[in-house]
Amino acid sequence: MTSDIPAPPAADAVTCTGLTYAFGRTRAVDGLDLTVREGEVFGLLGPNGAGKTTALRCVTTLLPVPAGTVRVFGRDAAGERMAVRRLLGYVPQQLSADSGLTGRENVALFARVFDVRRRERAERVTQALAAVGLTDAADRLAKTYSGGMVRRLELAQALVSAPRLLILDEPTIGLDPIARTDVWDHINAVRAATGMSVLVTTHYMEEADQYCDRVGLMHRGRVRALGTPAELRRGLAERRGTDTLPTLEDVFRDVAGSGLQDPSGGGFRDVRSTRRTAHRVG
Ligand SMILES: Nc1ncnc2c1ncn2[C@@H]1O[C@H](COP(=O)(O)OP(=O)(O)OP(=O)(O)O)[C@@H](O)[C@H]1O
Repeated sequence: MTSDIPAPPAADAVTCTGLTYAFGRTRAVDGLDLTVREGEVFGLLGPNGAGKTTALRCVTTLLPVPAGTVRVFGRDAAGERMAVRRLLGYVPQQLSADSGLTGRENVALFARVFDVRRRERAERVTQALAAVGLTDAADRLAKTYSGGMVRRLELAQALVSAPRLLILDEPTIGLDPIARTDVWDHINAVRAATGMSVLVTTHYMEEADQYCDRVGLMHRGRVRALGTPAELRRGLAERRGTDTLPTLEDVFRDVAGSGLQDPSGGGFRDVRSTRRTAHRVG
């Protein structure tokens, strides 16, 4: 017998509605509306201080949701924190690998923390290391790794729990172009194999253009423009009445206007982030 009752719509990977988060009098996130569709790579772009990291932390449940709602595959980040945590892997900006442990030991630690079943752990750790191209270096101390290898190790740590959603905060900042491409190639290989959704922040506009299905341009706590990179670039060309396709960086400047020169807002590649990363991988 067939049923006429339609299947319930599949939940989006992330839905933020009116998300607001303040540090004292600073509204880091100010009424953020955002949807990450299942299976897509969504890039949250913006200058330093736009509120990207704070928004990501609310989605990961590391920060509470004081106002608005955040859902991950339909689960409420405020009311179902553990259920949300089980669905995602998170690579923060700060160093999350221990330089005194081997690559394998680092990933095994995350497997324990994320409750990967004991009998599956060894194999899952091996698979996660293979997925990021670290099989040969797995038993070396992480302090012997290059910056790109450390980033891939952190990726393996986040992947070991087989997340449906991978959240990356500036995954390639401070890396050379080859190491950056390498990180993205590994992310995309895992996506192709698993259908995992990805929410990423980056300052690199050309990287967002190349790797993100859709981007949200965030400025002062809110998404100010949203679409595929091509849509946003074509939209600006039409507004300017020109045939020359502008870059995503041009679109951002158009959206954010003079705010980008605001000393409290910083620039696209503010040295602060680069320094933070240099310290992280040093
Ligand atoms: N722990 C904190 N205490 C006080 N203010 C904070 C804290 N964390 C962030 N802020 C402020 O909140 C605002 C948003 O910061 P956030 O780190 O979310 O921005 P971002 O877009 O991720 O910037 P970046 O690109 O530099 O990482 C900034 O004004 C920042 O100074």
